[in-house]
Amino acid sequence: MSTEQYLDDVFTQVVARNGHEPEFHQAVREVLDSLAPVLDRHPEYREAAVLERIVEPERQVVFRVPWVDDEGRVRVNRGFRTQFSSVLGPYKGGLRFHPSVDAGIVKFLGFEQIFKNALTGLAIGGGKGGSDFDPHGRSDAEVMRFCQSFMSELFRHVGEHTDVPAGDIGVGAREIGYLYGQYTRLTNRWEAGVLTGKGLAWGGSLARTEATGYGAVLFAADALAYRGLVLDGRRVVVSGSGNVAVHAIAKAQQLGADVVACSDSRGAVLDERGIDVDLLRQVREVERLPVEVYAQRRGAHYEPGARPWAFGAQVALPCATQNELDEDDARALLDAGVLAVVEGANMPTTPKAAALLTENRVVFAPGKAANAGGVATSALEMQQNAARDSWTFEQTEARLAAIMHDLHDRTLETADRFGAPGDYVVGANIAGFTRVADAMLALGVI
Ligand SMILES: NC(=O)C1=CN([C@@H]2O[C@H](COP(=O)(O)OP(=O)(O)OC[C@H]3O[C@@H](n4cnc5c(N)ncnc54)[C@H](O)[C@@H]3O)[C@@H](O)[C@H]2O)C=CC1
Ligand SMILES: O=C(O)CCC(=O)C(=O)O
Repeated sequence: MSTEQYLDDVFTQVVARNGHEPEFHQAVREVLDSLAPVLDRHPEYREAAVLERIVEPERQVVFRVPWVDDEGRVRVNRGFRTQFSSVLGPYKGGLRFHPSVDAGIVKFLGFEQIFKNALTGLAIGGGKGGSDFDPHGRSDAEVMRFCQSFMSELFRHVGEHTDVPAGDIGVGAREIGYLYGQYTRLTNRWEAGVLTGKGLAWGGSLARTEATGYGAVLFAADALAYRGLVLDGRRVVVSGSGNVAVHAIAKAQQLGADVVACSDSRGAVLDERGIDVDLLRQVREVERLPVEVYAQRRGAHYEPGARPWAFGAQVALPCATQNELDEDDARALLDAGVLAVVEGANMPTTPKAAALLTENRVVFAPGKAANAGGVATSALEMQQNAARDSWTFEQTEARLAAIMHDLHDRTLETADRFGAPGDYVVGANIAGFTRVADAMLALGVI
């Protein structure tokens, strides 16, 4: 069977075994599409059924999460943890609390996480979890009761040497605090390394909050530099206004870019004077209000139901959610002369949009490479916890920058070596895959 037929066969099996999980199919297809040259060069991967094994999670846990709302009503949500691959280290990846979360979403995120974590060069396996619980509009007490119930099951499956969750959409410092509190209560252990993204007073790392957004912008700067371009003075639009978006905006501004847009699930803001990060954080993080309120207070333009891509940009940073930049959005960006699309979110660009951008020679950096700074800094948090140490902001940021530069260069070098110069998708997929595949060969059939 030819390599292409074999890859199609693996994909057909994935679809047959994981029906109704379109995001997982999409994530698998994107990786498989890069792998023909590496399988041709390394027949041992196919002989050891590395691909057939890698698309199957090592373990999936689905559980009931009952909790009581402020009116005394019993609510029931569903919890998930997908432990995908532990050949490089303990399972590592965030928890997402959002009504759209289901087994397929968690599986796509966990699958991406395997290769992303491998790309960091650190000792972390891949996993992801979450719940269809929606924290929006819930009181702190309700969020606490939900998190306590969620951890009352999850604690059996995690641990500093087993599986180390962190935040993602809908899970920030508040939720990690409640989850960690319940973990210490149930286990009677101070085991800070079981979760990352913790508060600074109780085992967190400086620069972890900033790391994903900062890392994505450092990647963008390196990718532009590779083409002889700079970020300084560029018009940038960002989607989202959460953890990743806010810190991407701040770092892009530090590097001299004009960031003029951000958004949330209800609409987009165009602020030609440049996004005021302090105001945005006040509105979104402190008051937990929509971006429309930012626009009102700032006197900026707000478009309900819109995404920011139509505002035009030289650099676009999707930092909200999956499949939020489609073919029409890509066309609008091309018309406006976009130079680079760098993914702060996980799989925010649809396959057709990514293909269109690449055909038009736009720099396209996939999330598994560009947003790896977050999980890499989580691994640095684990290192600090293991040593009962805490590093300065500058020390941690310098490690993050070194990891991102190295990741950027290795991705490019791999793409080059496999006949796809400048293609970050091919480079990231092959470099991530080969590190995991080599470990799988060494560890035997497990
Ligand atoms: N927090 C982290 O360290 C990392 C996060 N990511 C990814 O980055 C993205 C954003 O995550 P965070 O900033 O942590 O979450 P967050 O909860 O802090 O912010 C999410 C943002 O996305 C917006 N959003 C959510 N669903 C949307 C929709 N359907 N349409 C438009 N906007 C929507 C929200 O309004 C919010 O502004 C996600 O794709 C996540 O998987 C990737 C790597 C690490
Ligand atoms: O910091 C972590 O462990 C997870 C970050 C994450 O969820 C991601 O990289 O998508």
